[in-house]
Amino acid sequence: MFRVENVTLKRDGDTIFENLNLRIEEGEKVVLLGVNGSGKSTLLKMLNALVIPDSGELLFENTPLTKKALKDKATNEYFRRSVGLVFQNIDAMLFNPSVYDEIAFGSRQLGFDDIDARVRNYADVFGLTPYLNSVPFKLSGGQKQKLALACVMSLSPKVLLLDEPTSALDPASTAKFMDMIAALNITTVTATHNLAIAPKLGERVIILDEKGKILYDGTSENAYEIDLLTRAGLII
Ligand SMILES: Nc1ncnc2c1ncn2[C@@H]1O[C@H](COP(=O)(O)OP(=O)(O)OP(=O)(O)O)[C@@H](O)[C@H]1O
Repeated sequence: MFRVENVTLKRDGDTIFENLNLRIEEGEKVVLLGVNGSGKSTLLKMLNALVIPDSGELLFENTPLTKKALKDKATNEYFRRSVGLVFQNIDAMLFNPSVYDEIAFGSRQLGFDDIDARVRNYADVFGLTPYLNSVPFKLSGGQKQKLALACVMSLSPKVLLLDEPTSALDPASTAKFMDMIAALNITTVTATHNLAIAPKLGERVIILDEKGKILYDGTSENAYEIDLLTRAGLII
């Protein structure tokens, strides 16, 4: 589904990734771990084609995600419809006058014909029905996170890229969200620091070291060993 081939990415003169190689197959549930600054958010943004590599190749379903390819309307629309990213900084995602409009925004952009049903369904799933007429920026941190998830999930993407999706959720909402992810029959890549929930978010674990190199890529079974997590700087 995704192929990252020999990708090098620099930002402001700093090398974030050097010769990064990675494949993500359809249906995989991937957990992305790494200390602050290891490159998790940047990798998710790259998979969402918001950040384009300086060199190497990034492909989605065999289509190279280059600026040129994404200028093609059909390619861009197909990609945007297929891949959804929930940002770590939720406020950057919310700009509509009401919760209803916020959830409806993407569906309107993509020209879906069942917009109202999508909005009401996902508002219900995330407990946002009472707030449909509220202004998004007045919601609590956790409610904003639920709204961001509702916005992206209402587009029925093939791939969900999630950056710390439960950081503001209360324990019950976190548990409900994890069950939802587990039940979804789509590809997910979830970046988290939360080692308590990580094992439930995916069978495949990728751990980045502090320099953005892949320290571990394998099954969940062997990912949470103390020695490995210590080397990754995730525990002391
Ligand atoms: N817009 C940007 N311009 C320049 N450098 C950036 C930018 N965004 C991130 N970086 C740098 O890229 C590196 C990786 O950052 P990134 O946010 O991807 O890490 P992260 O693993 O998601 O961290 P955290 O766990 O704190 O969210 C850091 O060194 C950061 O300073």
